[in-house]
Amino acid sequence: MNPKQLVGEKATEYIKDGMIVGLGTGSTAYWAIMKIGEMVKNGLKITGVPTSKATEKLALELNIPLLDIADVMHIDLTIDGADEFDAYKNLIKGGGGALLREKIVASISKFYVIISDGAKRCEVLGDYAVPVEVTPFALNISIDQLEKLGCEPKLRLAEGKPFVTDNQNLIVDCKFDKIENPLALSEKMNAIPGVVENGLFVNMANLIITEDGNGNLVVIE
Ligand SMILES: O=C[C@H](O)[C@H](O)[C@H](O)COP(=O)(O)O
Repeated sequence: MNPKQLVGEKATEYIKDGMIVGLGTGSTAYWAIMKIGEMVKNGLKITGVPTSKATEKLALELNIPLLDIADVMHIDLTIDGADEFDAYKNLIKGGGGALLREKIVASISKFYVIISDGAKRCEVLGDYAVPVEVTPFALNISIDQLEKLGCEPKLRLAEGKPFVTDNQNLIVDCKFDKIENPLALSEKMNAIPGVVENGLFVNMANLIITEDGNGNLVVIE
């Protein structure tokens, strides 16, 4: 079994009948959602809350009943991927541009499970550029201010044009060296007018389900 499928399917074991379940975005969350679709087909009663339009589309194809994020105040369990994580469950997310909805969903989740192949594990965050969602109006100001925090900011492009998020914003990928204090950096980035949210997820994950590269699951609690 491929590592993403292994961790994705394992996470679905935490789902119980009647739960409201946050559905993450990306190629790892895909496997959890596929499994949830199968479980729903076999009688599981849950309601999903998608973290992106892409996930919403997939969940609808699988007949998973959905609630709009605007109508939810509380989520029992969310399963989502990550782009980088450390032993303290600090994360970088947003490689697929879904970080804003993902962070909102995570913030109201009672239990937040991250699924990731072992290759994304690091000692200290920073190999992956931190995605930052910015309002188009303040793009240049945001880039300038982000650079002053010590990173190399780059506007994300897709097919030669600025990548536009589900919320009609833009993404600036900020490459730092080692991020020794992700909480402080996250606060500094979000204090910049024009920054909507950043991809550092600190003190949010309850559990990381990963693997050792040889097909064995590893759980970080
Ligand atoms: O915006 C995208 C999300 O944060 C994803 O969960 C993250 O990029 C990991 O995606 P993948 O599982 O495809 O590596």
